[in-house]
Amino acid sequence: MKKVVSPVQSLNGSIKVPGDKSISHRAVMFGAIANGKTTIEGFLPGADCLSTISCFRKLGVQIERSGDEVTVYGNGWEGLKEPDEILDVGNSGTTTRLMLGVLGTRPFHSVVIGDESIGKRPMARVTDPLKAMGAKIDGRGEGNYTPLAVRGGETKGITYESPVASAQVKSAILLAGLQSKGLTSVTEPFKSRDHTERMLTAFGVELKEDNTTVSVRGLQTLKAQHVLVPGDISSAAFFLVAGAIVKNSSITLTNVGMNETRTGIIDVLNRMGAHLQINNSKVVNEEKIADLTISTSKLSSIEIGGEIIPRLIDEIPVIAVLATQANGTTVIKDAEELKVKETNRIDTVVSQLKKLGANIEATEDGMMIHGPTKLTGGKVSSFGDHRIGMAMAIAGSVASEEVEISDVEAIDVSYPNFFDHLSELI
Ligand SMILES: O=C(O)C1=C[C@@H](OP(=O)(O)O)[C@@H](O)[C@H](O)C1
Ligand SMILES: C=C(OP(=O)(O)O)C(=O)O
Repeated sequence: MKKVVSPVQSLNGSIKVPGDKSISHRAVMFGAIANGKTTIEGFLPGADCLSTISCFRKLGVQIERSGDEVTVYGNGWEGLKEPDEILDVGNSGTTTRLMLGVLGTRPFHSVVIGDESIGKRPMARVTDPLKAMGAKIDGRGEGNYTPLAVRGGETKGITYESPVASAQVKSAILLAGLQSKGLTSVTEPFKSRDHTERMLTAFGVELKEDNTTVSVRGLQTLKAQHVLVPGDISSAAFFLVAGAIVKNSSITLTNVGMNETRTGIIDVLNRMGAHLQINNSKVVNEEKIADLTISTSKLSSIEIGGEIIPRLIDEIPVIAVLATQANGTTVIKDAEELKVKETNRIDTVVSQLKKLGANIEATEDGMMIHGPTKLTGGKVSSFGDHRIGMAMAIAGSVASEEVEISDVEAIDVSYPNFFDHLSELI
């Protein structure tokens, strides 16, 4: 499907961004392995989280959904049954990796597949440590790519030093650790998002955190909970950038998750000189939330690298759009992980923004953007990557002419009503 985005005169109004994708996945999965009835409010009905629901239904868990309200009837770890069907994760890396952590300890056979993009994403980062714990996993490239066949079983704890700062790796190992004998601990180079740690604690699990190491003792059970999902800061990011770069604009985003492991985009906006206000801060369900108001800003370039990268990894496509409107050269480095997302996001961001006249170049571990540039119209593609599609739409709103974006249906993965929200602000 194609969509044409026309240049806009201003963007004004208030939006309640959809539920957090990371938290929605975890609420379903943890509810599925917990004992009792877990209720989820503010669930993200995006394609990725629906894949998680569908996989856990195939694993024998009763899950009911009505819009953004979900009820999961968990029967503990033993409630998971050998699936009759293949578990299809669609486009979702989070579903794949976290579910592998669960399947790795279950004494049955299952097969995990996904779409073409998932088939190219590295899974050895979780299958290797899970195999070291005792799970049997095979797949293309010695268990690196889907389709993956899993036979879980008796696993033992592991002390694992992850080469990447990845919440998916950390979460998969911790989930397997919960069902293994002994202690499991994961250390990562920088702290990645900690929703798993927070939500497991809320579900009654005891875990220990020390800097970038998290440890759990095995054979723990989870107690069903009520989960209130905050708005996704990664979705809010598109409108935060839009509000800062479109002239005569002021946008309020309500109920945005402000977990510090996710707020790299806020730090970037502040450092670049954006007019950003944070109001009504509170804590709900172990997670911080706030309302954000952003208005048209004069921006300066910055360097982005190191520990902040995992705190804004999914926002880099739209940060690149932001940087095209900032004065000077913005350097994004230490972001090799972008190469193994839904697309190689260094390539797709650079090639598509170049089509709109951006002065941008790829580097080994990121990109450099020279601004400010008046973006032009043109034809671009999402390449099936939701975040590329939305970043292009925001670029289109400050371009001098129409931008035609192909493959926009990919946006349903994380933000099904994205274009409705954009229209509401015009
Ligand atoms: O755990 C999660 O919910 C996620 C972790 C990140 O991936 P990595 O763990 O691969 O860094 C992020 O890019 C993804 O969108 C969601
Ligand atoms: C990388 C992403 O998600 P996942 O890894 O779950 O596919 C994303 O949402 O940008």
